[in-house]
Amino acid sequence: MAPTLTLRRPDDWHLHLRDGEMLRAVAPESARDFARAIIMPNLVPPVVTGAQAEAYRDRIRAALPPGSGFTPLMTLYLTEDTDPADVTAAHAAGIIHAVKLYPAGATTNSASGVRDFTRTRPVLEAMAEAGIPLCVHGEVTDPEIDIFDREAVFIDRILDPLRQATPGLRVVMEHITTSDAADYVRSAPEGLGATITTHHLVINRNHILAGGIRPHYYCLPVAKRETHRLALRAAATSGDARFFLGTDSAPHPDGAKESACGCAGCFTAPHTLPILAHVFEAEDALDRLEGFTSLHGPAFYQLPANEDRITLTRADTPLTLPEKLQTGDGPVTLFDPGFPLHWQVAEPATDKA
Ligand SMILES: NC(=O)N[C@@H](CC(=O)O)C(=O)O
Ligand SMILES: [Zn+2]
Ligand SMILES: [Zn+2]
Repeated sequence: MAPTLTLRRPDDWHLHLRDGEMLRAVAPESARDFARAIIMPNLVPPVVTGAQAEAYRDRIRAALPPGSGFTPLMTLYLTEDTDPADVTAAHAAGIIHAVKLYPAGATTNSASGVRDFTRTRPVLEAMAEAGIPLCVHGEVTDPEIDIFDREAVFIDRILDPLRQATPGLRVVMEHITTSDAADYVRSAPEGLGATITTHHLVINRNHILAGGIRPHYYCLPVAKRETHRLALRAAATSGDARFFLGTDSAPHPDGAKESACGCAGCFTAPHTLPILAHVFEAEDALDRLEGFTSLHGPAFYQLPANEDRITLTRADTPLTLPEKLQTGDGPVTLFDPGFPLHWQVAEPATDKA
């Protein structure tokens, strides 16, 4: 009998679904294995009001396969002009589940993000009061700071002061890439969690730059040196409920990545679970995969864990995946983990309790 692993259906606590043709192509890729996802609001223009989040949610629902039980959990893009009353009303109405902070210029489509953090105080205070989590892209944008240091500097300069100034605000450090971030999350007894992506458990910065420049491994925050990758693997497989899966699956058409100035983002939604099963097996931690993919995230977001299950099986013959997903905006290359995928999801998502 092939080894199998049954998990509560996973959720993705950090996902880019885009819009239009790209949305139609990638939404089914997440809906196949995941029950819910926190949907990033960095569209062009960004999703900044409750009404825009509701309209975007409806476009996502329309892009799902018939009968899909996938639930998009919407977020708002925090700007210096965000109205606290709109945020709390959208949250109370069940339209949004979090607010996303992008330092202006830190990443893809972040031009409308925050420059002057003092201007966000009223919103952050309203969020703390209402229990609305703040999701943070944790990188400083100061050009003086080396790109490999931007996450660690963000913690000291921005995140820790922001948290001290707003007691009770629940914060998710998104897509952490350093041991500094993992240590910082561990230093907080409550109210602080972190998502870890699929790709940051697999690649370090050599994968991007050694032996040729590989644009499909370029994402933000950029992968760091090997010691940091090992720290992320230790955090993800530790069983510590402060760490949970956010794939940060971030599709860009190949033409936008294979360019003199390529976009940041790795596309991992279609095969995240086979990759994670490989990683957790290699760390002798398959028994902790369910916590990472299916239990710790709902606990942080104060939502019930999914009731239905998925089963992974380990086959001798590796999974064959298309190299690219064809979309109406052009092909999108899937993240190549660099090892054969023996684990695969056995049951298609049919009934979601
Ligand atoms: N992670 C990335 O490299 N890219 C994301 C933006 C983000 O999550 O920072 C994108 O929207 O393409
Ligand atoms: Zn980000
Ligand atoms: Zn992202």
